[in-house]
Amino acid sequence: MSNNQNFHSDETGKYVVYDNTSFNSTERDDNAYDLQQFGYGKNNVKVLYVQRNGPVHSIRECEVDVRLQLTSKEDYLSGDNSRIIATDSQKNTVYILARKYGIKSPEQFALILCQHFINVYNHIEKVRAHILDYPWQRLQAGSNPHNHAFIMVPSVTRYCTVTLQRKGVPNVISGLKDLRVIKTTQSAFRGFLKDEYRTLPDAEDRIFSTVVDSSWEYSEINTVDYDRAWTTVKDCILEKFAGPPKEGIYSPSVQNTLYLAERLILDKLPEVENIEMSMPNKHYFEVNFSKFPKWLVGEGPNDTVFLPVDKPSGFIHAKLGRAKRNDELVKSKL
Ligand SMILES: O=c1[nH]c(=O)c2[nH]c(=O)[nH]c2[nH]1
Repeated sequence: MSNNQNFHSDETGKYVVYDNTSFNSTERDDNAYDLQQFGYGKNNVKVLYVQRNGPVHSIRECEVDVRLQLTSKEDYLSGDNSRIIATDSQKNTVYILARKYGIKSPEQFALILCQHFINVYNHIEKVRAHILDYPWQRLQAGSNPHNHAFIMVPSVTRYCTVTLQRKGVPNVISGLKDLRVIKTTQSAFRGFLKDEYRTLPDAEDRIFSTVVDSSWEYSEINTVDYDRAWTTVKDCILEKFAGPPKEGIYSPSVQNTLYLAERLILDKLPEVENIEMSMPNKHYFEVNFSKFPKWLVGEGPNDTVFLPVDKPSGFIHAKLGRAKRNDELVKSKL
């Protein structure tokens, strides 16, 4: 049966699924099983959008993952394909919507995609669009921004995930990952639990290096400047990690630095409801030169040569939300 027989387009442009009663499912005993999670889509749909304002061009290159969950499970249970929106069609949808609406930000484009699928197909229950943003930056020619040339600056990766359930409101999560940083002082770790398992000495002054992954959820999505919010989050993390350029900022532990960064972000961005962050502790240990003769290794200080030990690494994670105010608590108890 061809697609044309299964679907027709009504005057609003909506596609409606024909009833497919001829499909035989009597041989199955589906009651013995419970399909608990299902969904399908296209991953890594790469798209470059070029916006041309006369001679000044802007670009956005993205990788889009689309995931659909239909209202029925028949495609899985009986092999009835009549409702399947082919992953190839989903890929085409990404290109068509990029052409029609442009890609202003990953979040806005993900919202457009999700709304499109829910509006056009009555038999979709839930859509998720995950978008990775390529870190292109406008090339600077001396102090002049170039009209149409860009350079990739992959110091951090931006992503977002938008989920929309039929009859629901979109859930927008933005994120950054692969933000690798290191500092060579203003970090200590001392006073931690002492027992028979402990061998690590107190560190008064150590190297602190991590690869930050953070994602945050918006409580309000219509008036958000997503680009500004993303840059604010990145700047807050770097501010609490590095501090001012001359003196830096003291970190008593990764846990505390992570928490302070999350707090600053909630203070600066009222539209963010909660923020999650992980900071793996990438260890650098001093090389022990004590077994070598002095004439061989010299008299220099010991804290100049370190051994990077990427595995195992500590893993520090926390999610910070907003506490309910007293009056809200009273209201919720009534
Ligand atoms: O900042 C740290 N937090 C820890 O929990 C921990 N554990 C450890 O061995 N080193 C560190 N450093």
